[in-house]
Amino acid sequence: MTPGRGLGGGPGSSDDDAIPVTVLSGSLGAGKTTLVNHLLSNAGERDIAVLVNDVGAVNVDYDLLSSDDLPAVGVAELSNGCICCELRDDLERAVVQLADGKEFDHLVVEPSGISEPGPVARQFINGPAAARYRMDAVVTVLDTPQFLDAFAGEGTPERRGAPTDAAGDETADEAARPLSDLLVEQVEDADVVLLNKADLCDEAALAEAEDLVRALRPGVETVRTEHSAAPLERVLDVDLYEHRDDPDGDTVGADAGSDDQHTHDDHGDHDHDDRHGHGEGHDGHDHAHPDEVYGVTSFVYRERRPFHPERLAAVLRDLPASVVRSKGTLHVAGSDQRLNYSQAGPSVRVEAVGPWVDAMSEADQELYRANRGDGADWHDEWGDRHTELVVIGVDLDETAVRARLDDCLCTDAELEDGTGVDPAEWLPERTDEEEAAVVSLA
Ligand SMILES: Nc1nc2c(ncn2[C@@H]2O[C@H](COP(=O)(O)OP(=O)(O)OP(=O)(O)O)[C@@H](O)[C@H]2O)c(=O)[nH]1
Repeated sequence: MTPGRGLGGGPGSSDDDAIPVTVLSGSLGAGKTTLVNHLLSNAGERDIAVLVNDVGAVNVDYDLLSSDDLPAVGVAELSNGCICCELRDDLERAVVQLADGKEFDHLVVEPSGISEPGPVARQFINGPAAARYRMDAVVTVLDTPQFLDAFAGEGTPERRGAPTDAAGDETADEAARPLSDLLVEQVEDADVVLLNKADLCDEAALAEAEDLVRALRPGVETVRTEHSAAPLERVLDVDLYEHRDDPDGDTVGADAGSDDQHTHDDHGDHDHDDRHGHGEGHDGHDHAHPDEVYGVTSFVYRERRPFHPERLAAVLRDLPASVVRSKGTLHVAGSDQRLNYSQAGPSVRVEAVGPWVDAMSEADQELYRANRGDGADWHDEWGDRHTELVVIGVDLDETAVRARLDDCLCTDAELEDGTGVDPAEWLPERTDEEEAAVVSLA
């Protein structure tokens, strides 16, 4: 059993000054960053610090969260790895540094969508971070329609596991596991589950999703949300992590509670290898990382040349199913707007978030630079205009996806003569400075 705060004698902090930690969880594109934005925008008296960990080499979530409009007291980023595995030491360092550097009263950790939340949470129970922090809750954000697609009609959702051969043994391709296994895991490890994207579900679907969630995690708190807009008191300072009932009915620390269910070892670490059939436990650091286990890969697409609006819209509406998630910044011909792009499964959103600096008047550019410093990445021809996309998928054909995006770039002739297309036909225009404009492409 892993002792947590208040369980007597454990390494977890018992200091009332310990900073509560909310570990978020949820599939790629479920709405975690939307939740962090919501928490920051409605923080009131709370001073919230955020730690973000993204899948790709570029931390899009960090960029979104570092916006000057959001009152995060501190934002730290860890990219291109998994904070439950290879970036574990980095996480410890980052959270201790955060605690040293700033005054804040709550830490929200947003691991990547392919992280298992249990091992991340346990780093605040064991290890150096435990002296400064205490786990408040694991909050899992569900893309409810996706969750229903994966499990509706099943009694209790189950892990499907690695492919097996005729004899029922795991095949050589044991590393490949369906992402639905991770969904099960993320619900099982949750203290609070947000049934997000409720706007895309009817009442019966939401009720079914609640039943499925409770089958996986009896007694878990559930909250139906649209755009992750949960009441803050249901998510922060809930102190649910340590008062989870274990399957035998004893009220004990969450780690102890889930030991029985999840084959945790004596150190409270989540032995996700055993579950995945990969041998070594988590503490050994030599387990398979979630990206390997679930066959998830990613790449970053960078370009200065603008996209042709119509060709790009056609490609984004028809991405191959292997692209699970893509997001980032788009530079589209004919628009002076910096466009945030976000695709999760079948849904594609483009949001205008304000003009490129390059599109501003000289005077505004100077003012902008005086306030925010010189843009480090200024291009002679394109200024700050650029495309930077993270593309995440399973069995992803990077070359093919890159080629499709390349085909959308404007030709020299189109740059010279214009595209002949009114971008307003599909691009959002931001008219009100306060409000971002959004279009859904699919
Ligand atoms: N229709 C609908 N869209 C939503 C809702 N919540 C979030 N979205 C959209 O879903 C997309 C993904 O949301 P994010 O908050 O970036 O998801 P995430 O979980 O942080 O994604 P990763 O960090 O990549 O795993 C964005 O385009 C959101 O605007 C919702 O309740 N309804």
